[in-house]
Amino acid sequence: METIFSRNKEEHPEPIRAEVQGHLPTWLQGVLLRNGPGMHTIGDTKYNHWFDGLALLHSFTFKNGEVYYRSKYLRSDTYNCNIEANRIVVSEFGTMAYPDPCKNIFAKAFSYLSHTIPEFTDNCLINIMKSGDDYYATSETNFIRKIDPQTLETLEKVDYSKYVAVNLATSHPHYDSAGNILNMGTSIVDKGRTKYLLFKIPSSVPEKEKKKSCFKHMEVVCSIPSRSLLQPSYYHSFGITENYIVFIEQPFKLDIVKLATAYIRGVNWASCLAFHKEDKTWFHFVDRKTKKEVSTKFYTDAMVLYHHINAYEEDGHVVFDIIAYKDNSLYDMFYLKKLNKDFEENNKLTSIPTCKRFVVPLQYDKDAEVGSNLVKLPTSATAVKEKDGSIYCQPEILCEGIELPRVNYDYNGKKYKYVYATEVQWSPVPTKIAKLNVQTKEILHWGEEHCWPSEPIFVPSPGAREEDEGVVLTCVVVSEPNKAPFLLILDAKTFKELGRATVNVEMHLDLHGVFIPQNDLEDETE
Ligand SMILES: CC1=C(/C=C/C(C)=C/C=C/C(C)=C/C=C/C=C(C)/C=C/C=C(C)/C=C/C2=C(C)CCCC2(C)C)C(C)(C)CCC1
Ligand SMILES: [Fe+2]
Repeated sequence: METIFSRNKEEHPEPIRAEVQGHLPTWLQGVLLRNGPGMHTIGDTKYNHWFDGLALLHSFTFKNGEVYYRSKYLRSDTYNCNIEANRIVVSEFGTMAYPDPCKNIFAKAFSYLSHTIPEFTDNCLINIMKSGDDYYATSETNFIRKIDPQTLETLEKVDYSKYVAVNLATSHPHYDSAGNILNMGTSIVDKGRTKYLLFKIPSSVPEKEKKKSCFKHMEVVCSIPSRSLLQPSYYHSFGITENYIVFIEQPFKLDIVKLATAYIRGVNWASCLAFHKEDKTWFHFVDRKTKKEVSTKFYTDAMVLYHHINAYEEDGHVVFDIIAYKDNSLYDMFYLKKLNKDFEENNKLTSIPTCKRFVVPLQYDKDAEVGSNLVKLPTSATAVKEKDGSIYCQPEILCEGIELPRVNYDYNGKKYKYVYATEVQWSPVPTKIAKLNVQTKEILHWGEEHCWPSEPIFVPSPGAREEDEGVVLTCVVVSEPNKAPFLLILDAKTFKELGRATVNVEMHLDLHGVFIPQNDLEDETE
């Protein structure tokens, strides 16, 4: 049986006026733009994994008290090739396609090591990135696709690897105060080395080079060598503070030899990713000014993480919050064969997402005794000096059962209080959204029966003085047949409903998105 996850969704490219109930703040003007998989069956072929589905963009436009919905499939080369062939012809992470008439996939699988044919999928289904006045749909390959945030039209394809030597890049970049993008990517066996690169995409180009794109000015800020040439870690995001980049090298690793032979062995790329529970998780801190890595070795036990929440510095420590797991059951849970009609009972995580705070003393007393805890902040997180000079860190648990975290981005890299996230227990069903105060551990919730809310996005009100002054937006898919989905608008402070905008369409479950204030859209049309 087709479930909410696997049913193909129709696109609605023309704006549909939503039915608004309640009172939306008059200042809330702009577009909420989100991305996620919308099509999992093409002709007689089916993707194996939910994260493989073709990218479906959707948006809610707030204009003078009214709300308009639209959705449109990203017209990636992957989409076009698949639709034309009426079957899946381009491989995704969880689905290997045979053969690929768009490109000889044999050549692909073998030559990515030498960067000659990096033609991987451009089905950018995970997130939306802002670059200057432009917006891009992103995934984790070297390709991103420019989109029009108002019409959802697909524009040009950008290949990161033309500008910096990366094979993979995260879909969770950071932005500095000038709007420049900071992102990380992995460079696999390039000139005999495998490394993690931090790269910068400037938000604008010098006046005399106006015709050139920002990507031509992309630069590598620094690199962190991978502990292993043929087994780099997988990572989905990273953290930044005012002075440091926080990168976690987890024992959830890609096996390059297995990847290179996956096609001939008839397996998907995901099977080349493995969790090594006997290994350690290494923390890396790179000074943003000197571009040098802090030389002390900091580590914790084996874990799997996808999302960093936030990070900041306090009294010589770096504090960072993440959502971590004890194993890699999250990826496995989203195989479509497991998302069948009984999935709520039969498809369980074996490790619950846990919000953990690590407190790492970058400036500590070098004469401290072996075995002593070097953390000087009031927290139960510890960092213990070992005989060999390395430091073993253990976290403070902030809460359990939240994922898809977001913060007020004005507080990114700074000491902060609030995380907004979806609540999940052991199954792939988001039952509620939550606002967690990381300082007091108090939680506010919003939930309604049969409602599956998406990643909540915080939008500050104009001139906001407090961290939680604004609204929280979440798309709510209703699991009961014949009930329409809606966009929910909550007061961020109280977590009480301000209003909802209902649209009578079948909405897809999505992953991530952005809110674009009206002013930024106007800049664009100028
Ligand atoms: C280029 C290249 C390649 C390829 C790659 C690819 C193709 C990738 C893709 C990737 C991807 C594509 C990824 C994705 C990811 C995602 C994620 C990581 C997500 C997460 C999520 C979550 C966390 C969830 C949540 C939720 C929901 C959504 C609902 C329900 C509830 C919950 C909350 C659970 C290879 C390696 C071969 C080699 C080298 C080069
Ligand atoms: Fe993500």
